[in-house]
Amino acid sequence: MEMENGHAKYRVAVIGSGNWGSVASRLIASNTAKLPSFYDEVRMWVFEEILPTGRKLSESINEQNENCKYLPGIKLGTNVIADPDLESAVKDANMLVFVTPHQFVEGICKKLVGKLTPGAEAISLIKGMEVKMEGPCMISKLIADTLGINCCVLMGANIANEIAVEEFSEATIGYRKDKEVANRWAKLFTTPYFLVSVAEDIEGVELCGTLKNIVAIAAGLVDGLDMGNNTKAAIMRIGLREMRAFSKLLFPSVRDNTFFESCGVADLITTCLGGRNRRVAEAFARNGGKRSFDELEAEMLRGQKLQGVSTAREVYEVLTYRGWQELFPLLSTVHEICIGQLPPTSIVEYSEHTPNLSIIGGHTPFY
Ligand SMILES: NC(=O)C1=CN([C@@H]2O[C@H](COP(=O)(O)OP(=O)(O)OC[C@H]3O[C@@H](n4cnc5c(N)ncnc54)[C@H](O)[C@@H]3O)[C@@H](O)[C@H]2O)C=CC1
Ligand SMILES: O=C(CO)COP(=O)(O)O
Repeated sequence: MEMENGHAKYRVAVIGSGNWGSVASRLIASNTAKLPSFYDEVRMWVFEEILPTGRKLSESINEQNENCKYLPGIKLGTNVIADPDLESAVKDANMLVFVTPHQFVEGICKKLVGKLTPGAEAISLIKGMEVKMEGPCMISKLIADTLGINCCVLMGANIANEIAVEEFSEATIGYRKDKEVANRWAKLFTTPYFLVSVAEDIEGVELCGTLKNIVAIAAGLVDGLDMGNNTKAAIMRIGLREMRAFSKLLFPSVRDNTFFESCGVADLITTCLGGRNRRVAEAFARNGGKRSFDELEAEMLRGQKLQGVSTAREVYEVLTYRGWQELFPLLSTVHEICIGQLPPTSIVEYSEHTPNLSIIGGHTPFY
C-alpha cells in the first residue's frame, strides 16, 4: 500500500473507455482531483482504434480531452489520461475499475495476470455474466478468480449520457464482506449528482444489472409492436419477478431488499424507458424480426455494444441445462425471439401460462 504522510494513498485505473467507461472516468477524476487520499491522475485503458480521420483514438482523447467516438462533446477532465497499453494503464494502480462490454472481460483479465500491484482492489461496472461448463459465472467472480483480487460491483439506474451532463442519478455498490472497501469505492464515486449506497449482497446487485437487460429487450419489443403502456408495465413487472426468482434460485442468499435499490427496480425502469437494449429491440420489432440484432446494433450504436442479447443467450443456456425454462417464460421467450425462433409478437403470447414461482424461496407466491 502506497503511503503519504502516514496515510494510505490510492491510484485509480479505469479499464474501458466506451460510453459508460468514459463517463465513469470523468466522474472518478472529478473526485480524485480533490480528495487527498487519491492520486489526481486517472489512467483510462483504451481499446485502440483508428478514427475515420486516421488518428488513433487514444491520441485524440489525450489531445482533445474528449472521447469523440463514445462520448462526443463532453470534456473528461485533464487528469484523465488515455493509455492504449493495458499493462501501462494499470501500473502502480491499486484501485481498478472494470467497465468494458462483458464479452471482452475474460481476455482482458488473462492479459493482466501477474501485472497488478499487490493488494489491488477491483470493482466491476459491467452488466453481464459468463456461462462456464460448471455453470453461470458472474463477472465480478471471473475478475476475482482470474486475478486473485477482491472485486465489488457498482450497478444502478445509470444511463451514461445522463450522468455525463450531471443529471441526478443513484447507484448501488454490492460487496461481500469488506464494508470498509465498499465505502472507499463509494467515496470515489459519490458526487452531488451521483448518490451511491452500499449493499452486502454482491450476487443480488450484480444479477439485477445483468438480467434487466433481457427485460429491456422485452420492453423494446412491446414498444416496437405499439402495444401501449399497460402492456409494457406488465412486461416489466413479470420481468422483475423473474429476475428475483432466477437470482434466488442461483444464489439463495440474495436479498429481497436489493430489488428496491437503484440496481433493482430503478435500473429496470430507466433501461426499459431509455436504454440502448430497448431502443434496438424496438427497431427489431418494427422490422418484424427481419433485420438481425447484430445488424441493428452496428447501424444504431456505431461501436457501442448491446449486452441484453448475449445475456439472454447465456441465461437460456442455464435455464435449459437446469430444466427451468417453464419457470421463466419471459427470459426464455426473449432469447427465442432474438435468435428468430419466435416472432416478436410472442413476447405477450407466452403469458397465457404464467408459471407458479411460489416454489422458489420464501412462503408468499411471487405473483
Ligand atoms: N452505456 C451506458 O449507459 C451504461 C453501460 N453499462 C455497462 O458498462 C459496460 C461497458 O459499457 P460501455 O462503456 O457503455 O461500452 P460501449 O457499449 O460503449 O462499448 C464500446 C466499448 O467496447 C470496446 N471494445 C470493442 N471491441 C473490443 C474488444 N475486442 N476488446 C475490448 N474492448 C472492446 C470499445 O473500445 C469501447 O470502449 C457494459 O457492461 C454496459 O452494460 C452500465 C451502465 C450504463
Ligand atoms: O445499464 C444501463 C442503464 O443503467 C444502460 O442500459 P443500455 O445498455 O440498455 O443502454
